[in-house]
Amino acid sequence: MVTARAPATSANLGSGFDTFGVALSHPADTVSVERAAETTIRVRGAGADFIPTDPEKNVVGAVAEALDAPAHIHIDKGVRPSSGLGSSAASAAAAAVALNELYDRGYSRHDLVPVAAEGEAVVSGEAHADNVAPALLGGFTIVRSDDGATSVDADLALVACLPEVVVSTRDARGVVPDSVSMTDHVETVGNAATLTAGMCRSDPELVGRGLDDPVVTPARAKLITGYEGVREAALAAGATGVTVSGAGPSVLAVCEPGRKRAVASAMVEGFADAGVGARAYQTAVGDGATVL
Ligand SMILES: Nc1ncnc2c1ncn2[C@@H]1O[C@H](COP(=O)(O)OP(=O)(O)O)[C@@H](O)[C@H]1O
Ligand SMILES: N[C@@H](CCOP(=O)(O)O)C(=O)O
Repeated sequence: MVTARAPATSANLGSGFDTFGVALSHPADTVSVERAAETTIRVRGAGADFIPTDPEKNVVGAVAEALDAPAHIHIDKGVRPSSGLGSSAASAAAAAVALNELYDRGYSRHDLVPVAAEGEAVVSGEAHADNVAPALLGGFTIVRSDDGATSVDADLALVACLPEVVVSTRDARGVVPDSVSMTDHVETVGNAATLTAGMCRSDPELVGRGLDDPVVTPARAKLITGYEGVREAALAAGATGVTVSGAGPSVLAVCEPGRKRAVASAMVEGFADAGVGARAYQTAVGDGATVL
């Protein structure tokens, strides 16, 4: 048996829709695999009751198919599904690493990015790699459709606040505008470049400014009850920037390390003021998938 751990991730980071992502130090999924004639799947942990065990519908089944690596696959969910924290990607990345090891395929983590993205296609309809890239490579990642992923190490404190509501990635992709104005394009490029510089310098002020986004985030914020209040509360508690994590409903804040607890409490209270229960992960930019 081989077991691998892959982290939760926060994709888009405001200005980098379908492009930017960060690995989180926690939470994470673990996936254990044993050789088998045909793939079977068992799931336990966060949201297990809402995750299919049919290999045709679970992301790890698509990964096993892509690697021609049938296995008995046991998923221990640490990342709640439909959370905006890369739940499906965490399973896909952990399965890819574990099956690569089990069958001694010899693929690099970069080689496994498109493999794990095939898993994402099962649940969201598109093989977007902006969650699986940081889940596999760690750090801050930039993906482009034709030349893989670039990873940058960053030392940055983060708070991910997960409300007790569900927003599916597939639904949230449906509210993304089809086009942008030149004004919004120029602002987005400026924000994305600022965020990237901030990640390279591990500078929470620059990253915070780079989270601003005039295009996708406003459309998706409408799907998250209490978002504006939570954002204002986080900024008042010392966050340097706030955005929707992935497709939501989680809300991501960047801050100085010493402000994580205050920002986390403020975000939970912000959701409570809107009548929504929530929990906050005091986390940070983390490493990618590992064999345990
Ligand atoms: N191994 C898996 N882990 C989590 N979700 C999975 C998995 N396999 C399939 N799914 C399905 O994917 C959806 C969750 O994925 P997604 O909406 O992308 O959540 P998140 O925003 O947390 O990534 C759910 O409908 C779930 O049933
Ligand atoms: N770029 C994707 C990212 C989805 O992230 P998830 O954590 O919600 O799965 C999108 O915004 O649709």
